[in-house]
Amino acid sequence: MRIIKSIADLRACLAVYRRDGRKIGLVPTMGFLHVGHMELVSRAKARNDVTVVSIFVNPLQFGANEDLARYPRDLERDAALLENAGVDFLFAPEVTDMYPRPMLTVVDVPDIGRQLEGEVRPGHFAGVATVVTKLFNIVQPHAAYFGEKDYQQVVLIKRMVEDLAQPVDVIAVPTVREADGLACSSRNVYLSEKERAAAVIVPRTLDEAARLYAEGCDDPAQLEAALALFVASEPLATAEVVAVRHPETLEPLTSLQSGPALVALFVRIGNTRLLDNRVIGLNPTARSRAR
Ligand SMILES: Nc1ncnc2c1ncn2[C@@H]1O[C@H](COP(=O)(O)OP(=O)(O)OP(=O)(O)O)[C@@H](O)[C@H]1O
Ligand SMILES: CC(C)(CO)[C@@H](O)C(=O)[O-]
Ligand code: BAL
Repeated sequence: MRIIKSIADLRACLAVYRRDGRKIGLVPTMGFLHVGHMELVSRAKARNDVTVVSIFVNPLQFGANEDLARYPRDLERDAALLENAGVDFLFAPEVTDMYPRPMLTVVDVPDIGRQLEGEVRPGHFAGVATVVTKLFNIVQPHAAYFGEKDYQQVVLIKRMVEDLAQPVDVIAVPTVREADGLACSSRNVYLSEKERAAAVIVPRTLDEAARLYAEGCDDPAQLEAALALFVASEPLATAEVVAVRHPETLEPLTSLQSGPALVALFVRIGNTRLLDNRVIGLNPTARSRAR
């Protein structure tokens, strides 16, 4: 595996493969890798001739009072994991390599990026769309792999790629979880032992959503209220977003009878924000039998 910091070097390396008609897969990350990231890597490896993983903690997507400075980093360990997994290129630029001058150009998908997590993190998704576009321009991958844990991010990137005719297949990969159901996440490392135990409220709330739906709950507002109460049953948890939305447009729903619905959660445990989601209503027949 080659570790590359400069945009020009990476372009020069990849040009050879592109000329030979090889398929290039990209896995964009912020590093401090866990099994969720490695699942994206193995999907990329299975479907492409060359795999590029990027590790870049992108300042553009962090608000002024967020955790940019203390975001966990361990490039040496990450590089060893990726080398072991058979990755071809690790692109790990410095901020000055990615942004040698202040960025005057912004890519934004406001109708998708200003709701849900975007309400709690203003500007976050413009930072994501901008850096992902820049990574796509640098790597020019045939396919790029993103986790469904960040469901809104996947919806936004798919729409950006469609709107701007970016020639990349966006592949969504199901969420990888710990044994108790908590979604693997780099930020889990912030949790104290007590907070880690409390964090199980997040996947349990998604189970509760599925249960209430199966029992016949048809009203999205009622479901949101019940789930917010469920989160509040854990004293260390504060629900910042509990939303039931259309799984493709993220628009609010008036009924759960019209098709599948996304349940999106953004929950704070102490000072740590955890994100999770589930699409419910994929099997409405089972539900009508239960009613
Ligand atoms: N548990 C997971 N299962 C599948 N994909 C994941 C998982 N966690 C993260 N990813 C995906 O890995 C990619 C890189 O994510 P990132 O480096 O931000 O990791 P993260 O664990 O989501 O970090 P954070 O804790 O900061 O949210 C994203 O596409 C993200 O959706
Ligand atoms: C896609 C991404 C690498 C862009 O910085 C980031 O938002 C992430 O890790 O999900
Ligand atoms: N996984 C999303 C990146 C972020 O929280 O900034």
